[in-house]
Amino acid sequence: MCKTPLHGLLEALPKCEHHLHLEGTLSPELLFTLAERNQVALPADAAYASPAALRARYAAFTSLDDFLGYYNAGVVVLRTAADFEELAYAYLSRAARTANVRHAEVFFDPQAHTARGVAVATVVAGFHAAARRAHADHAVSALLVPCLLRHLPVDDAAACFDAMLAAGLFSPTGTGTGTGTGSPPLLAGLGLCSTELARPPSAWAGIFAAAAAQGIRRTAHAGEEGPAAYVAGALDVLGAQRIDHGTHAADDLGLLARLAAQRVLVTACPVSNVVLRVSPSLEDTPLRAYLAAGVRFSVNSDDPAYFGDMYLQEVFCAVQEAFAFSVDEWALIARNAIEGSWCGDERKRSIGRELDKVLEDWRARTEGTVAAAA
Ligand code: HPA
Ligand SMILES: [Zn+2]
Repeated sequence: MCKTPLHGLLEALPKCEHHLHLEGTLSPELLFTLAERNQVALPADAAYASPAALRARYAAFTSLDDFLGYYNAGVVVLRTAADFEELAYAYLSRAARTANVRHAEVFFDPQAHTARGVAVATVVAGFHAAARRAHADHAVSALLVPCLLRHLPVDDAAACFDAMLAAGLFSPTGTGTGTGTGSPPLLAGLGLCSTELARPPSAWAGIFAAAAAQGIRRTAHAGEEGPAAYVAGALDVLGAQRIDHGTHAADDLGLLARLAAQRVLVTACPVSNVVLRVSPSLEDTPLRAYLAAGVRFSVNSDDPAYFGDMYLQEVFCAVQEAFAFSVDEWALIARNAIEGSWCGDERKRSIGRELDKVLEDWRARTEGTVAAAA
């Protein structure tokens, strides 16, 4: 629990999370459990001596690539649909219970699994089972988005995209509310992630153009370690409708004006940026610059099991301790997150009504407190 006066409001806000990697919710404890269950050998490295040793190593990441080395080493313990279901249900139920997450759009790395003989359909089946249960138990909706991997050859990404398309795994735009009730187990869009420096977006332009031609929504990690020019490239050559991270976009005021004018949602991950040394401190992440420029953004946790178990509620509290946003600023952030979601309009309206109610109750309660004190 944070010490800010708005803590109660921050807990109650209905939230939409758009930047959360399913594989980034694998705790050291579950990693060891699944390694044993699935007979997977862990690296012969002192960091893997125990879950506690691994946790200690995670507390000392020096860069995105340093983190990705551990993240990619952890992925290999995930083998069965039941593994993905366990991971996804644990995340969705925790997000709903502890942060009032009402809608989650979850990334996964298909190439990291197919390279080991685990089919995309296995991940999709596990996720869909988890989404159905989480919706029944916690009324949270969930969508799944595959991210192509920049550290692998572009041909590998193209083959992966073609295979997902041929298998009919992508939802036509605008369908699938993510409620898990009767909605088909389909993918809600296409993303791009992994190492960024020296990998400008242009190499993936052909794949993203093919996705656009199929009416598939597009998003891309850009401007995390890479420069503002990579964010512009993601818009120009990938036709990205969202920008994941976007941190270095703030180095270019013209680009911020463009993001605002085009109403592009930036899925900010401020705690991740500090842990991976993209930003020296939370105060240095560009959330105030986005607000000043009118850039719409959501606040997200990215890979919480690798970043000190900072799930969405903890991230909101840390952001508030750093920025002391007003009620009106949080209302705007929460509303932009709802409007920028890829669930259907009906679902957005429903979460929007919950937001109205939470704000109304909060204002009535705090005005009452002020009146009583006067
Ligand atoms: O923050 C990230 N950036 C790039 N790739 C990733 N894959 C998981 N998390 C990340
Ligand atoms: Zn990410």
